[in-house]
Amino acid sequence: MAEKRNYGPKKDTKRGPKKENNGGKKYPSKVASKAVVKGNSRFAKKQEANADSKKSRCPYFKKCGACQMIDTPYDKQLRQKHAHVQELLEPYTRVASFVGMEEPEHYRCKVHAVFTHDKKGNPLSGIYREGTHEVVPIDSCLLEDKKADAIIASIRGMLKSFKIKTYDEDNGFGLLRHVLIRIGKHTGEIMVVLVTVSPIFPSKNNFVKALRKEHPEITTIVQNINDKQTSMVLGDREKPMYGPGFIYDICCGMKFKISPKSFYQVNPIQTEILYNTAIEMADLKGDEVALDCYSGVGTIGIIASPHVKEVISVELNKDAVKDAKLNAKINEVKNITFYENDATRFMQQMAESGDKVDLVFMDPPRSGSTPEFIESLRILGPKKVVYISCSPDSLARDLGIMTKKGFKVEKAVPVDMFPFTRSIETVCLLTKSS
Ligand SMILES: C[S@@+](CC[C@H](N)C(=O)[O-])C[C@H]1O[C@@H](n2cnc3c(N)ncnc32)[C@H](O)[C@@H]1O
Repeated sequence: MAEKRNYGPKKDTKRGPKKENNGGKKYPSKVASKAVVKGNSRFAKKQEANADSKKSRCPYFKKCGACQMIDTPYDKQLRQKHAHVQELLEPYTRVASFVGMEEPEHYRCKVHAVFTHDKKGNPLSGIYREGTHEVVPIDSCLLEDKKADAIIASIRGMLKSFKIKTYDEDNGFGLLRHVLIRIGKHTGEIMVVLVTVSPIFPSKNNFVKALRKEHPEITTIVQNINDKQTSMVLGDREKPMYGPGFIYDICCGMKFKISPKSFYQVNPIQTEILYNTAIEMADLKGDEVALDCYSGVGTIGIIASPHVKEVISVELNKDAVKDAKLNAKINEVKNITFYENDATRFMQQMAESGDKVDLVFMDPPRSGSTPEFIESLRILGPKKVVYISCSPDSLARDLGIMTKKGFKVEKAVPVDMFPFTRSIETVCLLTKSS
């Protein structure tokens, strides 16, 4: 491992990172330009108008509402999304063509089903109707991995014979709340997470045996206990019921551990394209010190590590950092160091210490980064920044701030990580003149 720097004691990292987290709300409203707001609502309205006008090929479309573009031909989806991101990034750069998928259905390797029941007590599973707690029962989804849907259907079918009741949000009775499936596309490993209200799981061993008999491809089953009145799917406690309690997957030739709570991109085919695009954009020479901010389970830093001198990674989620350290070990990566910290605080500490880096990868959550992070970025003075964004609105807002601080947007490449939905992932290269 590379030499560890002292960016504040660990307990510091726990003190109030939430205040600095989620920069979205902290931005002065004038930073989000009118063009951003207008462009977004026009795009959404167009999708809603399309949706109302005809019968959908998805039987759940009207109730579910998650795939706003399910009935739009794929090439048209890409053109419409391109036009949208181009409109938002117009002041900064010309956006390259969208990198789409050859087979855009059933790409989701992370599938979540809410469990409930009908008036007669028959188990149902599906997804929440957008913005509500009403469950739309779903048997199979055009976006989800088919094997994951089949496992969820089997679990639903087994509940009555095992006398397992689904949880009732209104009266608090019942056991099973959610099922989460994660699939390692390249390893074939499958993790089933059963989210229950109580730690007691009746006939646990027989349930596991019966499920594995129907799906011998399952490599691990985990019970997660969530007894809180919360919209969060997973609780804090976990008990492996079968297997190691995690899976591995391979991405860009590196092996990654995926635990129930780790962030790992849901579309593995496009993830490889996304990361390769980011690393190619960085045009690495081998002597750089790279900073990987919002690093999750360490994916981008670990994949970039053979191409640079040193990687420093920062991530807020402690489970993800734990997995990231293990991922570096599995892949025998020795030139990377991981920090559990709020990215903004970490950047400020680096800037105050007078440190310099050559390159920054930043892959923030949907809300984007913060003005304080960007100010510290200016002080750190990397020659290049590769910004990976899953929200063109927060990206446009952040680029607005970054260009005012002397960064120039050189390129933007959108990669379609979420076909049939409005979501847009974009990789941008920014440079800074000395
Ligand atoms: C879009 S994900 C990117 C993860 C990783 N780069 C990848 O591609 O798998 C954003 C990550 O930022 C982390 N995160 C959210 N807020 C953060 C903050 N304030 N500081 C550091 N990390 C944060 C999340 O836990 C999540 O792992």
